[in-house]
Amino acid sequence: MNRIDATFEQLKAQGKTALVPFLTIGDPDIATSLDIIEALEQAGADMVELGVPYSDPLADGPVIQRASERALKTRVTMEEVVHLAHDARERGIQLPFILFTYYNPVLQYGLDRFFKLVVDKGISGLIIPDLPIEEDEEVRQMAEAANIHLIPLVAPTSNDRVKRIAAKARGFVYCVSSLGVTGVRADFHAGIDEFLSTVRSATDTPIAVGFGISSREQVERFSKQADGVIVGSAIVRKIEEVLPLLQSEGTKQEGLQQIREFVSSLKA
Ligand SMILES: O=P(O)(O)OC[C@@H](O)[C@@H](O)c1c[nH]c2ccccc12
Repeated sequence: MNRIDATFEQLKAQGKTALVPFLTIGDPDIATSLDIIEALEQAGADMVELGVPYSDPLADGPVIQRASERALKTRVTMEEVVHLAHDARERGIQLPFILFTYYNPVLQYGLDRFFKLVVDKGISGLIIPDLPIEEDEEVRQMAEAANIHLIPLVAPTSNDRVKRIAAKARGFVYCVSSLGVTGVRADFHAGIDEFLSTVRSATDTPIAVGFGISSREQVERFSKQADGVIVGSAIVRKIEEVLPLLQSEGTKQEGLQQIREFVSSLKA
């Protein structure tokens, strides 16, 4: 069984909602990213999106754009991100890993070569935000052959497409809470509740909400309608805040502790 499915089943039996952080891998370096992933698990994360840094993150707000720039300075490659997942599994981290990459780096790497790279590395899910459903059949088949769920995104504007996207979804349906780019928000798309009900009625696959979520109140709000909540920018911003602590041996643990405290404050 795929770890994502097992995790949602477990949480559902406990009446809990999955907390799914996103982080940009290699920010500030690969070794620290591994420590942060461990801290996320200790703080109660249920799965994690491993962001492959990209030079043209069109759907990202300033926080994640800055994180990508910092990571690209250390020239993080797709291979290093995938090997990090494998190393994290070796270190005993149990979280389901969701590889998060824009489509271009996958195409540059080559589809066949990419799926040969990611298979059997402990990766359970794949999110490619700019791969439209109209073009995703080949990627979906190659992912399923590698026992990796291709997780689709649906936005509040996707209305008639929601049913088609949700019907083929594996792992979970990523429901985008607002239009625009990633980043902490005070409020969400006006019709978000109806939108989530529409997605819910279109599939038995779990649904998770992301974009703009940064507080326990917002997590609780979405826990009523979704099986998971995704938090990226708020966590990446916390990583950015504690970078000076993370980057010197003597204060690294203090930096990791501050990340743990922020993430556990989100757990409803
Ligand atoms: O950062 P936010 O507002 O918490 O949203 C999650 C988001 O970071 C993560 O899922 C993500 C990072 N980059 C993306 C690009 C498109 C869609 C989603 C993403």
